[in-house]
Amino acid sequence: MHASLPPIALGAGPLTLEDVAEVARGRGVTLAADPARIAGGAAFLAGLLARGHEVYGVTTGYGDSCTVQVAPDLVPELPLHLTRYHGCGLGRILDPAETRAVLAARLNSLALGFSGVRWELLAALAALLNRGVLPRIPAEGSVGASGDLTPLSYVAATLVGERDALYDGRVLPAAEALREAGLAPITLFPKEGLALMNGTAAMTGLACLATHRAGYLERFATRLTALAVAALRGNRDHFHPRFFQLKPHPGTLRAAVRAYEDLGGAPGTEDPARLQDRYSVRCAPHVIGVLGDALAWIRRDLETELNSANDNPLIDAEAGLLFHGGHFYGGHVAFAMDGLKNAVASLADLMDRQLALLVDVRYNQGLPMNLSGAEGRRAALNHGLKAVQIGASAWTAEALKLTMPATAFSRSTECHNQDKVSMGTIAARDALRVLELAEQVAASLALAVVQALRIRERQGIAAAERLAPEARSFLEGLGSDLPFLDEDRPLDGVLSGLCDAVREQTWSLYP
Ligand SMILES: N[C@@H](Cc1ccc(O)cc1)C(=O)O
Repeated sequence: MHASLPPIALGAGPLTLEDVAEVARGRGVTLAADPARIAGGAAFLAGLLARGHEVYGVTTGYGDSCTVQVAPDLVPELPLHLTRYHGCGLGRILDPAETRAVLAARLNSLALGFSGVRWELLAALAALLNRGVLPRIPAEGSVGASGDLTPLSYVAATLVGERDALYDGRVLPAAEALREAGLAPITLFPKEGLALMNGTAAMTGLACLATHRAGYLERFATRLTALAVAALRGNRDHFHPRFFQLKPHPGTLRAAVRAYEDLGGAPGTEDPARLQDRYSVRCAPHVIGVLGDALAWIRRDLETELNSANDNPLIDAEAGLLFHGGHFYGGHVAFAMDGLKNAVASLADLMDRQLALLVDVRYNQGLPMNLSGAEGRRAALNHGLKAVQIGASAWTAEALKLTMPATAFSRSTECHNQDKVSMGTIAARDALRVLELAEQVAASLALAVVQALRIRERQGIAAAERLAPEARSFLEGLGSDLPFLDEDRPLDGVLSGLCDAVREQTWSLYP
């Protein structure tokens, strides 16, 4: 479906997180950079070389080996050495969406025209996306500060027809995948291996996807909070907009207003069981709001990174300048992802606590044990959501365990040339894993609130009537595929279906 939508233009103006998410989902790209400007950059670099200028990584060895001169007749061979000796990545292979996000991030940066690469290289990268030839990129092996050298070497390898690529659902030697897709391998020009690899595209691509997912989870958790309040006979007034104007963090205020409006159903149905609810209910906007507000600065920093020249060396052909420096340093992405994973894990914890209230007869205000719908003699046999709640505790613990900041683990490497590094790629991978776990907790809570509200209906308590029409129709949509849980049954399929629905952002929430 996404492949049939108009392509996203790269190189014309700033790309957004949403653009990257769209490309990740299969949307094509078109190169909207100025061809003359790109050609001018490549020509400027070629001119420097022709005049015998020393350019790092072009006439010298790489990294700490920048003091080693490469003889002019060997210079053309240098890029392939770079791509090949970095072919040492390990770990899981990035999935197709992640790979597409990485490609989009690298292409967008190179299309700015400060890396001195040819149009042909940009076109070859765009063709990988548009024809669906996806490098098989191992997730591990980047310190995130010399660019994502090792992961991105797999992008370069596919372009030159080496290593493996995914094409048409099959893993093929890259040369074969290119051929089947009607593409030819390219020969890298002197700076082009470095330009492809010496940047933050792996962490940035992954971070864009994580942030896009987190934005949806923020809204999903808000809606589930409103449903949990209805099910637990909680207080709508905890979320009163006037009250939140007194402490107006924008993300908190937004979450509170949303939950308040969701609970604006039929008048007279409000029936709070306690004067004040427990913190996982009463302070839900305060927890969700931390993520909501973090998303604003995370977006700012990620989009700046995404639309930056994060390579070394860089050129400004129009001004006739060559710069050597450290723009491959992914510190902003690292800090953003360390922050995101903390805020998302805290959200998982919030949802886990709400679930704990719902299943426990000491706190659920008259709902049955473990929300089992079995009645009479059969109630003794059935255990409802007991195991689901245990699972949610495990997923929450695992998410919380992953919040250790990757940023704090900088270590000197590569003969102390890279003696301070960001670890941003690790942080971005952590963030994605924390999101996966948090989505599992959200799926469990979703199942629980649907079950609880159905039981309330059977009890003759007008809990769902407390919901405003939009929240009510969300509840109906959510429940349409969920069984009523009276007799015990395996729920893994139901939960993974819910996780997929969350990841696909199935419901439109607070447009
Ligand atoms: N990122 C390094 C380049 C580098 C490339 C390859 C390496 O193996 C190591 C370092 C720089 O620009 O200084």
